[in-house]
Amino acid sequence: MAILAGDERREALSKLPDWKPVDGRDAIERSFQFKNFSQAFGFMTRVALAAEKMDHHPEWSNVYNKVDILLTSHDVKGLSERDIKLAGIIDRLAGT
Ligand SMILES: C[C@H](O)[C@H](O)[C@H]1CNC2=NC(N)=NC(=O)C2=N1
Repeated sequence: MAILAGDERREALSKLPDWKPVDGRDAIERSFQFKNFSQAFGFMTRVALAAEKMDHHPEWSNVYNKVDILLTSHDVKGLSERDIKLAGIIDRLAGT
């Protein structure tokens, strides 16, 4: 899988308006806030299962009801189709 570039990249990111570029890294990130820890961790559990299924994993952190997620492809050292796919799955799992 190669790094996403050019029109393909712009097209893909246009469908992920809540994901923002990351300073200093070829990556995208999004923050989520839930009602409580239980909701946040349930979301993380569902994302973890989806990530494991596609063998593509987020860089993420959780503080109580907040989850911050960064997506990049370590093997190609940049943003790839896998990150776009996982971002779409994450948005659906978050109900957004
Ligand atoms: C061995 C395993 O398949 C690889 O390390 C996978 C695991 N999950 C991954 N996740 C991400 N974000 N990038 C990778 O390159 C990657 N590689």
